[in-house]
Amino acid sequence: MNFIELDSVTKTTKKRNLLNQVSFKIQKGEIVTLEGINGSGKTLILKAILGLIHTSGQISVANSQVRVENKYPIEAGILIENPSLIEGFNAFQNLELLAKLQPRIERYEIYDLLRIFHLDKAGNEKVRKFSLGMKQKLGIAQALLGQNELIVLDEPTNALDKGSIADLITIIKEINESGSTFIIATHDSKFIDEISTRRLYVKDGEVYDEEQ
Ligand SMILES: Nc1ncnc2c1ncn2[C@@H]1O[C@H](COP(=O)(O)OP(=O)(O)OP(=O)(O)O)[C@@H](O)[C@H]1O
Repeated sequence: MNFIELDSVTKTTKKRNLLNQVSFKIQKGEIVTLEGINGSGKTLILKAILGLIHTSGQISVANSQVRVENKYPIEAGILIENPSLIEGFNAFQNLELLAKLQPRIERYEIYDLLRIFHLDKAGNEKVRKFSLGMKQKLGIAQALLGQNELIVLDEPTNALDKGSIADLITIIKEINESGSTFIIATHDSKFIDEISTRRLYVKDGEVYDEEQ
């Protein structure tokens, strides 16, 4: 059974096709990367899978049809575009707030993530004082918190130094081994080489599978 399935997904504006007959399948436990230049359609595909934009065609996740009108069929960890952070909170408080919405998340998970991304060193510092890279790492930590069945990351290596990217690769692999499926949009080819179990290429709103 396919975990995620897109069939002829198309998004058009009056002027042009942004997504053109996009079809692919993802199995549980894969780390799928969507690779393509700026403006190729990667973010739109992620948004379509999450039911955040209207498209034509069919999308299913965990056997349920994805529609903007419906509640999303499963819980997902999401980082798309800029992280949604509360600037007046510190790193711990931002993660704690998210944890309150998902009661199964335990406090130690928050401490683990802060330590992995070296955000524990920021102590009580408010997010408004964070560097771009620190904000990005906290946004990633939000998406990873709770080890959801599906984790969707858009350009996660943006603003990260080499060491942080290595930490990110380690933690993604660990969480993947415990069962989460990842879909990651990125143009970082070194990161793709290290992380992906399958590569999809996005060009002008069309998707090409490396296996075909
Ligand atoms: N709401 C919208 N209305 C009209 N055009 C849009 C909309 N959202 C995105 N686009 C266009 O669709 C194309 C694909 O955008 P998308 O954000 O998916 O690109 P991307 O591959 O994620 O690029 P990047 O790497 O720069 O984030 C772009 O040309 C963009 O301008």
